[in-house]
Amino acid sequence: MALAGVRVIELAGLAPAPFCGMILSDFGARVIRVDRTKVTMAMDSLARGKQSVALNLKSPQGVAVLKKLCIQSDIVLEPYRKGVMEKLGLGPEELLKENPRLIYARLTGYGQSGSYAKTAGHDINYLAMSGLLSMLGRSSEKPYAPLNLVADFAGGGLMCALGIVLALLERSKSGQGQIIDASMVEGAAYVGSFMWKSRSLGLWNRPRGENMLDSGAPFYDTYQTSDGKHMAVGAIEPQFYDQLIQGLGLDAASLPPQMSFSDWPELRRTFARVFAEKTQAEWSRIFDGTDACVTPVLPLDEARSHPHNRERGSFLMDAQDEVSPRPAPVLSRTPARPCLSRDPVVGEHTRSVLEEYGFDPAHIEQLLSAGVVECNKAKARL
Ligand SMILES: C[C@H](CCC[C@H](C)C(=O)SCCNC(=O)CCNC(=O)[C@H](O)C(C)(C)COP(=O)(O)OP(=O)(O)OC[C@H]1O[C@@H](n2cnc3c(N)ncnc32)[C@H](O)[C@@H]1OP(=O)(O)O)[C@H]1CC[C@H]2[C@@H]3[C@H](O)C[C@@H]4C[C@H](O)CC[C@]4(C)[C@H]3C[C@H](O)[C@]12C
Repeated sequence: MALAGVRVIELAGLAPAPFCGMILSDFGARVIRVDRTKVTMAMDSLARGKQSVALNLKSPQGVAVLKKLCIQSDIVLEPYRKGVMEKLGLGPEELLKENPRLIYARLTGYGQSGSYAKTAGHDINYLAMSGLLSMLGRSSEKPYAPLNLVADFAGGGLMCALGIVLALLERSKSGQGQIIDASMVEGAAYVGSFMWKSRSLGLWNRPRGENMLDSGAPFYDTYQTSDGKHMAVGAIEPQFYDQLIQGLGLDAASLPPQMSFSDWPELRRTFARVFAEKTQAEWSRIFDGTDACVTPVLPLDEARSHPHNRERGSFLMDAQDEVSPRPAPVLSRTPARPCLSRDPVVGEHTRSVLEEYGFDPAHIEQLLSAGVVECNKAKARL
């Protein structure tokens, strides 16, 4: 796999850093998640392929253990508020001094500088600060955050993984590590580059929800079907729009022109009325195999079982019978081989990892009895 041999220390976080760690793990990196001690339940649902070490960083010995793990690794991924790692004596300066090849990835909301750097926040705040949230939502409604996809995952975890891979590539030439300042505000804004750079084309001149790609256009929207489900319509180009009209059984000559903004409300009413006449399955049969750019809006389970996704094996099932997307993209020679066994229990690999990183058995026993580290076993499933 592409990242085979790369060792990652991931400090346990909420959502973006776990996703970043899972991407690295899916593509072959060895990811050790450092959890707190005395945790009753793991919060990380993105733990595929990771190992867990439970370590109390509120003790100087715990800090020393983490330092030893970090300086023998390729990557440290930390998701804390600015200054937390420095306060522990584990800032990038200290660690890079001991391991100049280390890639030190800092995944935060607001980045390592600026007046918001130490402020708490979540996806919706970062999305708001990126400018993008102001563009998301239906006409005459308030801005609407699309789950926590854009800042946490696209602009956060994924962008940080890109930074790490770029730093690894650069290190293969220079032999040097570096610090990655991954701000979710900036990552989200960067994901939104098209919105910024296409403003001159007039694509976003109208109020929110009234533009071509923000559900303003009747040919780029969803419609309810007679069974209460929905179809997604993305028929932008004229040749595809013609196929949409044909599939809907409408007479093009009696409709207003596709790009007549003032006629969009009327056209939307017409499409809505027609879509409401048939079930989702009926519309799918009509549009399947055409270029009308009309697809069913699938719930997660149906997405998994849709013939196209089944044919490609787009989803996988793990040993816990949990279904999730397979890693993307698919590399022809060195594809990801995601781990299918169960997720780690917090502290499950403490002993084996410490042994591997050069701690002798007596030292491990001492750390255990002092409560600095914790070893836990998976409970048998009844
Ligand atoms: C799924 C839910 C998560 C939703 C994601 C949400 C929408 C997001 O947007 S995530 C993005 C959040 N932002 C960032 O990550 C930006 C960078 N980070 C930060 O800004 C901050 O870390 C922070 C704001 C996110 C949190 O601030 P906080 O003050 O808490 O922490 P920090 O200042 O960073 O400092 C960390 C301190 O911790 C110390 N530390 C660290 N490691 C250790 C260690 N090993 N040992 C000892 N101490 C340690 C460190 O030293 C710092 O200490 P100091 O402060 O003294 O310096 C989920 C959200 C809630 C979840 C549910 C909930 O938890 C209850 C259940 C729990 C159960 O286990 C599982 C089920 C739950 C229902 C759970 C379910 C989900 O996971 C949630 C709903």
